[in-house]
Amino acid sequence: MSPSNNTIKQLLEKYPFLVSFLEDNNINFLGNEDKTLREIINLLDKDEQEELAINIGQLEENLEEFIDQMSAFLSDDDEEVHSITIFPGTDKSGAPENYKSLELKKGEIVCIVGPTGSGKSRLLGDIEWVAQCDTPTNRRVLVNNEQPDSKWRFSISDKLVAQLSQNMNFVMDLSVEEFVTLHAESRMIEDIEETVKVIIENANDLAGERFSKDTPITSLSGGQSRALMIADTAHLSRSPVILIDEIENAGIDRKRALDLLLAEDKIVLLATHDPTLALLGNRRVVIKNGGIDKIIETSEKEREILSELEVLDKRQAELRNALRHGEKLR
Ligand SMILES: Nc1ncnc2c1ncn2[C@@H]1O[C@H](COP(=O)(O)OP(=O)(O)OP(=O)(O)O)[C@@H](O)[C@H]1O
Repeated sequence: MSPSNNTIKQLLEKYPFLVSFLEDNNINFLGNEDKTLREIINLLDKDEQEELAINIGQLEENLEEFIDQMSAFLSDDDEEVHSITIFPGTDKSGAPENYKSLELKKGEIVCIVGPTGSGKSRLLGDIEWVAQCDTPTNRRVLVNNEQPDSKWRFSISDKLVAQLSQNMNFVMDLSVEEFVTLHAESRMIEDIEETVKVIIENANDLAGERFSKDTPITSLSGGQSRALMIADTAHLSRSPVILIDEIENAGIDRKRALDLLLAEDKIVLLATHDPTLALLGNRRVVIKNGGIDKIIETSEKEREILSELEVLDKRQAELRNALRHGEKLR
């Protein structure tokens, strides 16, 4: 019996050391090493063997096949998420929600608006948990129009949603370059050096004041940290959905930050009450009493208002910059 993809997935998730072990011993995932899996396992230390022993019985002896399946699992070609669809549940009073379905597509920004406590985080939580009528809202979420794979719930490495929160604090004693490299390595991407360079460049484009690759991450300002995390998320996160809490004006170029995420074909969900951001998307979801109350398409009139707001925003940014640089305003 050959190991099913599921067995391999479970093994990889449960025993990440197996991945590093194969790598450390130069056993290429695509290679054709002539060792059986059992021979490889015999090279592991006793504790690791014991841990793995329970599952060995389920595995095929042939390493090549194991490696092939592992590499298929690790390549995310077949993992691509094109859409997330949310089906209605109930609001806080138990009444049915007032929409048919909400489909979010790759490369799209959707804003979420609603008063405090109305249920914005709950909606995002439902997406993150890929709710199957088993959350307080009774909503159901499909991925690519299908019943989602349970890996979205249980996998540590494949999360459906990556969150960029308002507060960013680093506690590690690393330089910017070391930090991003560490993250890139953990993602097992190919061109680590180039990717790290691009991330640091992109982060500098977003942040007002430049920082270098040697800057310790603990000395980055709030805006610089956020810029670094946005660039890092755009390039390294495998999560197809990016969720952003209001991007405040802490010295970062908000429009460029969104463009960067959209260029990487993410679905961006943005909780904001800032009209310049809320009108950027084609749609906005209005939450009331725990339910989706309305899904509003951005109208032509609103787009005109957005253009006016962008002019004001630009003017405000110029004035802010002038103040920052100690100039007098005219
Ligand atoms: N449809 C629902 N049915 C039952 N409970 C709900 C529903 N929607 C939200 N809730 C509950 O209401 C509470 C407030 O919701 P939530 O935290 O999502 O609000 P919010 O809009 O994110 O608030 P804030 O803007 O303050 O962060 C939570 O305990 C949440 O679980």
